[in-house]
Amino acid sequence: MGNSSSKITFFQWLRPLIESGQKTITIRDESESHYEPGSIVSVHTLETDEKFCDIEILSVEALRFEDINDTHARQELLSLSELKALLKDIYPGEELLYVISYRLVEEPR
Ligand SMILES: CC(=O)Nc1ccn([C@H]2C[C@H](O)[C@@H](CO)O2)c(=O)n1
Repeated sequence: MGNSSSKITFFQWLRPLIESGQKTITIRDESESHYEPGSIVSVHTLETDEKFCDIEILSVEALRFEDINDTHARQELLSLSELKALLKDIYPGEELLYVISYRLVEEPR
């Protein structure tokens, strides 16, 4: 717990929303359900592998695709239809996903 040995990637276009602390969840498949609550994870862009911040994992919970709702969409800063379309595109046919809640770790000034 609490180490920074793990890493997560996000699409480059999401970077401003994550490093400003506005986006507070991500929904992933089982291959990314291993993050431990309390751990600090290094955040990189998927496209260039550039590190741009750290996050603290708050929780990882199973979520059926059919149970994705407006609260998830709000936390993702997307509309519900945009979020569902995006997830269908990334994880076609996947019924069971995982919602990873996190908070931005602020850099000391
Ligand atoms: C490899 C991979 O799947 N990478 C992903 C998956 C998801 N995201 C973002 C897109 C949405 O905002 C949420 C919901 O999954 O997470 C991502 O940036 N990279």
